[in-house]
Amino acid sequence: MKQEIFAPGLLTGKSVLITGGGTGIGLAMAQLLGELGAHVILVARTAETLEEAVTKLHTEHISADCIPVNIREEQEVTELFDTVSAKWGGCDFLINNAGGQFTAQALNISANGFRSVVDLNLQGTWQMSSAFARMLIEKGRVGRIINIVLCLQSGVPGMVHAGAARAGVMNMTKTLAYEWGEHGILVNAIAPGTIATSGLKQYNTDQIQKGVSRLPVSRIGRADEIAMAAAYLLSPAGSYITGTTLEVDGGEHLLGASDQIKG
Ligand SMILES: CCC/C=C/C(=O)SCCNC(=O)CCNC(=O)[C@H](O)C(C)(C)COP(=O)([O-])OP(=O)([O-])OC[C@H]1O[C@@H](n2cnc3c(N)ncnc32)[C@H](O)[C@@H]1OP(=O)([O-])[O-]
Ligand SMILES: NC(=O)C1=CN([C@@H]2O[C@H](COP(=O)(O)OP(=O)(O)OC[C@H]3O[C@@H](n4cnc5c(N)ncnc54)[C@H](OP(=O)(O)O)[C@@H]3O)[C@@H](O)[C@H]2O)C=CC1
Repeated sequence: MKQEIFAPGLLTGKSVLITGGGTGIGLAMAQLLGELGAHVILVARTAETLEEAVTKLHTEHISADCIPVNIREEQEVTELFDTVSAKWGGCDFLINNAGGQFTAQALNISANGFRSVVDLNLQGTWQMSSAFARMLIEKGRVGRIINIVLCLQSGVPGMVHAGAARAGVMNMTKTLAYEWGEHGILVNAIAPGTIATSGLKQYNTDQIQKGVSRLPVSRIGRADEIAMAAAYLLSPAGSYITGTTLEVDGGEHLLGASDQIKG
């Protein structure tokens, strides 16, 4: 039997735009927030995946739509918010979940390789956040942003580009929380540990298992565990929280760099 953690209808009347919403953690968030009554708008590059996700959500009686967008393209991001404004009058919440990287030792990463990861994880998150905040302020509406980052306290061997980009997002989370507080916009981040999604397929399974066995909570995380953290931050329970990064990682942030994946 499915366990009910949050009050039914908790997010009724709210709408949430989720980047990378057609797969993995993004889809799990869409599912939970949608079940709680929110209208979910899924954004990613691959239209087919998005449409499949929306169809699945509709069968679960969740109000869902999708718009294909590459968050690395500023013009596409501007047009996205024009569409969201025109079709739905705006939205209340933004979850910057789209992101990722390839693993490689730092010496094997070219300038363009580094740039592509920073472009996705940092520049893309900035472009989405900026356009969302401008939309809210123009409409005189309040809202909340959640940035999905990465567990990086001890450095991220094999992912120097992603570690640097996500550290940038974590600092940006604090600055934007500070600057946009006066507009009623709360900005927080969630740092997932190792979470079982199809996104993990590109990583070495033995290394993942080894890393997971060293965790204080020695198992891999589930996408719905990240979704529950997001629901908490977007619910009335999160009304006085801004500028923080919530680690949902089984204690991974307590480990040293030598315990992590090396690429
Ligand atoms: C425990 C794990 C925790 C985290 C889990 C997750 O995040 S799960 C989520 C997982 N989900 C995701 O990660 C999904 C999102 N990820 C992505 O969309 C892509 O991985 C991307 C944005 C990083 C690159 O996209 P793009 O289309 O811009 O890429 P492009 O092909 O145009 O290449 C650009 C440059 O990168 C270079 N290069 C590429 N591979 C390697 C390599 N292995 N080695 C060295 N270099 C490499 C390539 O050579 C080129 O440089 P060059 O030759 O011109 O100097
Ligand atoms: N799984 C894990 O262990 C961890 C994951 N994370 C982060 O959580 C987030 C979700 O990861 P997860 O669900 O596991 O993996 P996925 O690979 O399923 O998620 C990545 C999503 O981002 C979308 N995306 C990628 N590039 C772009 C782009 N340029 N514009 C718009 N959308 C884009 C992808 O869709 P499409 O390709 O169609 O554009 C995809 O839906 C990522 O940011 C990831 O780095 C962080 C720590 C650990």
